[in-house]
Amino acid sequence: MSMQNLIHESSKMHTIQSPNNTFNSGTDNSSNATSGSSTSNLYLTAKGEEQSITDSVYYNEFQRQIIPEEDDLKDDIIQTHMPESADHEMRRIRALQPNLQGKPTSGKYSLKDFQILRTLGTGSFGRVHLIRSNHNGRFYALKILKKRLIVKLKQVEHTNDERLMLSLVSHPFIVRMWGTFQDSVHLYMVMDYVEGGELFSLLRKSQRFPNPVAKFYAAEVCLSLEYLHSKDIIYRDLKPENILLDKNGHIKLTDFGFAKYVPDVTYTLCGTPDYIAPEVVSTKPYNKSVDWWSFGILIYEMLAGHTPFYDSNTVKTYENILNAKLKFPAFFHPDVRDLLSQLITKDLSNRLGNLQNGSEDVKRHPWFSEVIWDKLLSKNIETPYEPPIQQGQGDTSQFDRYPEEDETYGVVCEDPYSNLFTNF
Ligand SMILES: Nc1ncnc2c1ncn2[C@@H]1O[C@H](COP(=O)(O)OP(=O)(O)OP(=O)(O)O)[C@@H](O)[C@H]1O
Repeated sequence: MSMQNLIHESSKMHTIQSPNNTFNSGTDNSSNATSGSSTSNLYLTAKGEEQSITDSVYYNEFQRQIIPEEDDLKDDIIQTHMPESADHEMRRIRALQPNLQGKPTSGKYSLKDFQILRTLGTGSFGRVHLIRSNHNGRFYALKILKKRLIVKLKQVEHTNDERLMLSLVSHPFIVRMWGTFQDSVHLYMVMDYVEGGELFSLLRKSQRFPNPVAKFYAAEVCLSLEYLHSKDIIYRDLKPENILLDKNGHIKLTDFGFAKYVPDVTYTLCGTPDYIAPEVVSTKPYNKSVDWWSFGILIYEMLAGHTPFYDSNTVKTYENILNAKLKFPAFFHPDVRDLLSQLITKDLSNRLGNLQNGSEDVKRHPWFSEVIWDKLLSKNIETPYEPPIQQGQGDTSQFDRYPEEDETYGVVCEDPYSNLFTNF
């Protein structure tokens, strides 16, 4: 069976790091996605080139496993000791970077402000719903997380970081968070509704993207990484599942669950196995350069339809990341081979993006030669694919269907975790 088939036939998997640092995987068939519907033709007209991609390829959704790093807290102290609080973290960040001002996010909204509509996506700690504002009638996305699960899976600090990082960023290619709130059981994050669905779905429907199409998405991702790194934020979970498409087909990076303010180095293992850099696998100290490795894997996957080190066995994937030689399909252009060899390299002193000129080296690489970066940043360039949606209508046609949960939101009861998420 080809790797393509393996990817297409895999069922949905959720993996989280167990408390003793081993890698568990489980299969959850409850969230089976519906078959993909036909994709419109895909064009990149910026250079006058026109490319169409395979239409009407039916697929089973495959969600890769994620490996969250554990918070530095032991179970027995979690009830009594707060992790480094977001407040403290915010003060530390402001002291280091006075220009970085987080937007206040708490207390602005409550459940009464919205109608909760269908589920758009599910994650390890909850789900994301389409919602409609009772005030302006507009649609938003509401990420709802279960406090109990966050604590159980030792993700308290990450969750506070996610809120903090999203409150600090403002960029055309990054999802905007409007505010957060909480009740006794759940945390809520109000975000822009990004209507065009996941790049992941488009890629699986298309099998792979033509060179100019992959280049367009890669270039927008490159600008988002450049921005985050300029704020000393590492993203750490780059993959097509976390790249959404807006109504015009521009990207929006979402899911800041592993994003972290790291001015120097950090150590902990997290991410999605296929995308994790070797220095993370081998638990060495690492920095922003891990995002450039993942960036290389993303470009590879967009062009090939699969990642370079994939194996159904996660341990084997890690072995491949550490030891396997990077091989390219025959149809890869020499320029992209050259770029990927410089991104997907274990040698940190040679990894593009991690050198003296930072992201400039990536942007100046010949594979990106036709990209006019300023125009791209101002979205003054035609996108290769416009999602077929009715704008502003709460159209969810680009999202898979998920079984709705019988969960009650807004419950008032005793909250054993009230001291852990004070900034929500
Ligand atoms: N702003 C948004 N607009 C539209 N859909 C969204 C938005 N944010 C998230 N989604 C959908 O919900 C899915 C899950 O969101 P997200 O990845 O943030 O959750 P998560 O709990 O962190 O997931 P995971 O555990 O897989 O990391 C996304 O893949 C996407 O399909």
